[in-house]
Amino acid sequence: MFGTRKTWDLGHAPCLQELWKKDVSLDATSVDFLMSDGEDDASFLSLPSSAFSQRPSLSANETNAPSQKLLIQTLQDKVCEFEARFRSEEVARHLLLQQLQHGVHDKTGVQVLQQEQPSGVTVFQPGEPSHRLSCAEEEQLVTRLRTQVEELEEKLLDQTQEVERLRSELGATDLEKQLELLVVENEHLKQELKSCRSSELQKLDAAAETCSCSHCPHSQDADALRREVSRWENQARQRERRLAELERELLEKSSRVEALQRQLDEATRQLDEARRRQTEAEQKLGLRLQECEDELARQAAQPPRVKFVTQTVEVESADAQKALAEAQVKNGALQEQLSAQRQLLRELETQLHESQRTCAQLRTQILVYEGEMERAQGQLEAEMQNLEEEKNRVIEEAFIRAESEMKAVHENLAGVRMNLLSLQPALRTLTCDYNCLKRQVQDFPFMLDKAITEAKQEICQVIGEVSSANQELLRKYKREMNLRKKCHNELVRLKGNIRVFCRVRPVSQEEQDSADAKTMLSFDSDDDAILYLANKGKIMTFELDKVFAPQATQEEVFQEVQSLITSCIDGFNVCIFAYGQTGSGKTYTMEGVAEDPGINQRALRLLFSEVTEKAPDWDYKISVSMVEIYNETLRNLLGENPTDKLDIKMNPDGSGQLYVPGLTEITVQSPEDINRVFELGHMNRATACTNLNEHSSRSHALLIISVSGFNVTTGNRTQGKLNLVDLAGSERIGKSGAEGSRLREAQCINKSLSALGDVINALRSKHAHVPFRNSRLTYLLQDSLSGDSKTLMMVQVSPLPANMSESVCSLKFAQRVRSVELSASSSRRHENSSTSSSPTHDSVELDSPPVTPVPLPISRASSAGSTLSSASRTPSSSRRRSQSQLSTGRLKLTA
Ligand SMILES: Nc1ncnc2c1ncn2[C@@H]1O[C@H](COP(=O)(O)OP(=O)(O)OP(=O)(O)O)[C@@H](O)[C@H]1O
Repeated sequence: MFGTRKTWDLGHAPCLQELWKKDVSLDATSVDFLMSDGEDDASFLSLPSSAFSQRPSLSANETNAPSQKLLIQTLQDKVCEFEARFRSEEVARHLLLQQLQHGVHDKTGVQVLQQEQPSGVTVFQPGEPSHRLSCAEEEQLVTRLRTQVEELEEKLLDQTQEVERLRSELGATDLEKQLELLVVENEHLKQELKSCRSSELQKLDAAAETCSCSHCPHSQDADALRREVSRWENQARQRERRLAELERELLEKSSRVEALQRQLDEATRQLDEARRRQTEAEQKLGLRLQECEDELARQAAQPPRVKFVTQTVEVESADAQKALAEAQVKNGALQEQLSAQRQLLRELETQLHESQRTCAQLRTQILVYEGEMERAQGQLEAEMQNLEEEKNRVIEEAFIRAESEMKAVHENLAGVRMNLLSLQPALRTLTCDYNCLKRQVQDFPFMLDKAITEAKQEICQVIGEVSSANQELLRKYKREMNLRKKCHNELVRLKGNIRVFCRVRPVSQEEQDSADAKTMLSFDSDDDAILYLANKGKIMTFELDKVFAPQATQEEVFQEVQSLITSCIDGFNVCIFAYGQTGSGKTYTMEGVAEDPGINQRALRLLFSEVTEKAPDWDYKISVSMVEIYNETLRNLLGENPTDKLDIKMNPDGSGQLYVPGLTEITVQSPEDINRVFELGHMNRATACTNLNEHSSRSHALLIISVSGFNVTTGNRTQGKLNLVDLAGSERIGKSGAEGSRLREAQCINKSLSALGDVINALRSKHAHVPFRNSRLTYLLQDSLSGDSKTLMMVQVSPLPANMSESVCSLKFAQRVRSVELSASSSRRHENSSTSSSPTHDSVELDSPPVTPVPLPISRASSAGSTLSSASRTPSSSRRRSQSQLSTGRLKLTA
């Protein structure tokens, strides 16, 4: 870790080395006091080996500071201990000297002279007063030693100050100076960047204010530039953060370098101190050794003197001998002391060797430390160099980027300025337009109110004009309608109120297969009212109002009769008869089949359609009754009991109208109601007879439709009636040969058809009396046959040669009926209808919608598939058989 650190500038390194040299070359006198006590030198030098051996190298571990502190603490403790011992030894020595002085003065009077050694250490010289140490000398010696100690302390203080001074000098290294310069430079760059950014923002804001119009086409460019500037700002902030991180890292590294520097200084100082103390200890030990050797030499030279004194004393007196003995004892003590001194000397020598060895180790260690310091210094230098290069590179890159970004921003700003300059005229124009529009908007409510008022007036005026025009149009329309109706009435009067159509049924498949399938009828291709009939070698020509060929469809037939049907809405009474022999197709034409309905269903649907169209002005009610006339008996097919007989009576209100008490009238309002009514009628008709087909051929089926209307605008009312009659077969009863009930049926049929012919003949001849009461049929249809009523006789003809005589009879009847003219006016007609005539089949209304075929639930047409030639299976054949048996003669229809 330490090896990776950059070293700092080692300009101060020579100073340190010089300092060390100074410390090492301390004055030798400064350590004299340390050498004054040889016993403690060893202990002083016996520093704990752990203080050195456990001291790690700087490069190996940065935690050497505690070891150095421990070393310093140990050294300080040793110094204190040494001083304490020094003082105690000094006191002990002083006491010993005092004892010696007292002993010499009291017993022998021999003064032990104190000799001052060159080194300042006093030694005893027995027998020589000059060698004895005086108190003054001792005090002088102590004073001198103290002075030396003080001088040493002063020197130590000076050295400490010198070290502090050098350290302060080292504090301002080139690295730190460069760091400071970098920091200053960074601050300068930051301020420049900040000022540039603020100026750009001010310019952009000014540009934005200048181009504040939201509709300005260059506002988008300005926004884009703002976004670009914000992006550059973000990048600049990121680079600032990066620069701050680098600075922080640099500061951390600098602080670590400072810490290392302090550690190095501390280690250097401790090393110097240790070295200095080592040197002092060595010097002291050397001096001590020298003194000990000198003293030993002196003491070795003393015995002869003692012997001489002893001999002298022995001679002189016994006391002297005693003194001599004492001296000898003292001499022994001195000998012991000498041996002890010698022992001490040896120990000192041993300590000296040990100290020298320790000194050598310390020197070696110092050299190692120096090497480590140099290496660490080199590493620090390299690291600092790298850091500096990296910093310069980063700064340079940041500067280049900032320059390029600033350049781009300037270019964008120039573009924005150009845009702003070009936008100025547009902005002025927009401002003018805006002001103009603003004025218009302010004036708009007033203009709007005025326009609304004018529009209302115009609308009222137009509505009035349209209303008056509508009134005029309505008046003209009514006038035209009245004129049209008058024309139609005139036309109907000219053509007659009775129309006669003829429909020839087709030959069935079975009839075609038979031998007499040859048709005897032919048609005029140029005139649809002409029918040719080949009978007994002669061609008979019949002229009717309309002839339907076998291929005519139900729809085509209905198209011809629908105008007659709709006239009942206007208040006319209409009768449509299906006349013809059995099997000629009467039921097919009137009721039809389920998949192709006849006139009955189509008429009701047409009436629904018509009244629906007139619904806004007219309120219509359509009611239906179904009646059967069998053997001159009237039966209600929609009643609860169809076998009940009905009667025809005069209305008690005095109006002269006929009515049928108990006749069921069902109001229908939809095609679904029509289906239900027909279903009910057919069901009742079927339950009243054992053979429906046969029964239907012998009875008249009447569908009576009453249409009453009310004009909600004018209050006018209309009442019309549509009678759709499927007559019984018109065969000649004489030919049928019927008996019993069949004969009675034939007679009734003959009677009713004959009565119908008589009524029509009387109407045509304008007789005063019209025999309506001769049959139930004519009596029931009295209202619908008299007056301005309209009658259509659909004569059904079979094309087969076997039915040719019946066909001739039917066609002759039709041709006579066609010439009947009904009377003109009717007192029953309402006000509007009194001046108009109903449309006929010639005045077909083109806008009348076709009637949608609705299948019949139960229909006589279900027997349509039966063949007329199969006498044993069909009622027609049975009728023909009965006809052949009857000899009452042919049914006379005298028109
Ligand atoms: N125009 C037509 N097209 C196809 N088939 C027809 C046509 N007219 C009549 N028929 C068929 O002829 C047969 C006899 O017709 P229909 O029963 O209607 O005669 P009709 O005169 O009513 O007889 P009846 O007097 O016995 O009731 C039926 O099977 C019917 O389907």
